[in-house]
Amino acid sequence: MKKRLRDLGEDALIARLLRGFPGGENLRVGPGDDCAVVDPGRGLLRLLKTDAIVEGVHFLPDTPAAKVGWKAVARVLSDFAAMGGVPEHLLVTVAVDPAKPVAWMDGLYRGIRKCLATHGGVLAGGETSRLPSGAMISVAGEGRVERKHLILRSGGKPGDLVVVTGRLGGSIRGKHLTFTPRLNEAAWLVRNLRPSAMMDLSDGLAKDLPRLAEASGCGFEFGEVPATRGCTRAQALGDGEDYELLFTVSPRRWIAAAGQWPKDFPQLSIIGRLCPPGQGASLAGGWDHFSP
Ligand SMILES: Nc1ncnc2c1ncn2[C@@H]1O[C@H](COP(=O)(O)OP(=O)(O)O)[C@@H](O)[C@H]1O
Ligand SMILES: Cc1ncc(C[n+]2csc(CCOP(=O)(O)OP(=O)(O)O)c2C)c(N)n1
Ligand SMILES: [Mg+2]
Repeated sequence: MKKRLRDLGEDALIARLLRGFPGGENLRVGPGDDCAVVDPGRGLLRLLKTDAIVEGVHFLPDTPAAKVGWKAVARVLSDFAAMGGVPEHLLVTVAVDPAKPVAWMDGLYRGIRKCLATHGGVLAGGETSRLPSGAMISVAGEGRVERKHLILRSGGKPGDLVVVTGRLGGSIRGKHLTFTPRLNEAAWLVRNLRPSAMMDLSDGLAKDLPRLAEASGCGFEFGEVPATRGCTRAQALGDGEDYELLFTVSPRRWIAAAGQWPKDFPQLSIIGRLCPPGQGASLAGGWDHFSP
């Protein structure tokens, strides 16, 4: 029988697609992290990111269009935050069914404007196409990060604490459309706590914690997870679209700075520890676009 995409799974598919592409001279971080990092040689590092949302997959036909626009942009801003950076310029591509009301597009762009006005970033252009049905919004962006503030998924060390912002699970009840990208929290973290590794949580802790640990060449142990009110532990681990920050930090830095975490930020929770590779726990579940 012909092998289908769903027989492969998302991570294996992407790994297969990426074989045989040489890195560019200035490409410091290629596929595999929340953003690509380009080093222009001096000054600030450049961050590149693209992320898409699709009707029926990330939102529904009756989801208010302004919320769709907010989500499309906020997902990309969340990835800039995960690198310790800030957004600069964004390009928005919309492919949409010509039967959609004009008011739907107006609403979409109201949401896009609101998210950029609230969190920063400038609309620099885009592209528009028809789609046989539904809608797809792709947002690509560039941002910047100071060299000393760049945080990759790969910097964790055995013994580092694993920490998460906010509460996890149940985002389908609404948070997946209205979440705050953790740009302020990330800016504080890179200046004060100096995480060793960081990413944003989009596919669920069950998927994303093993990714961070593997990128860092570590195993992981974990215990209690801060669940959203009314959510089970399984939901907190597997629902996805939390858009919280997952990071690792040395116990020494944690002791020195965690006490100054601003009171108006979402809670910080230690959920585990990195350990040597091949040791510790394993996790299964979370979101996979091509789930086997
Ligand atoms: N079709 C693709 N071609 C090239 N790179 C891809 C493709 N899809 C995903 N990637 C890369 O694989 C990594 C994982 O993608 P994804 O899970 O979408 O990341 P994120 O959760 O940060 O949005 C990213 O670094 C991304 O750049
Ligand atoms: C209609 C609908 N069904 C399901 C979900 C849940 N959902 C959709 S995509 C996704 C995971 C995150 O999306 P992805 O495109 O993998 O984000 P990325 O990892 O690229 O940031 C989840 C939990 C949703 N938000 N809306
Ligand atoms: Mg993505």
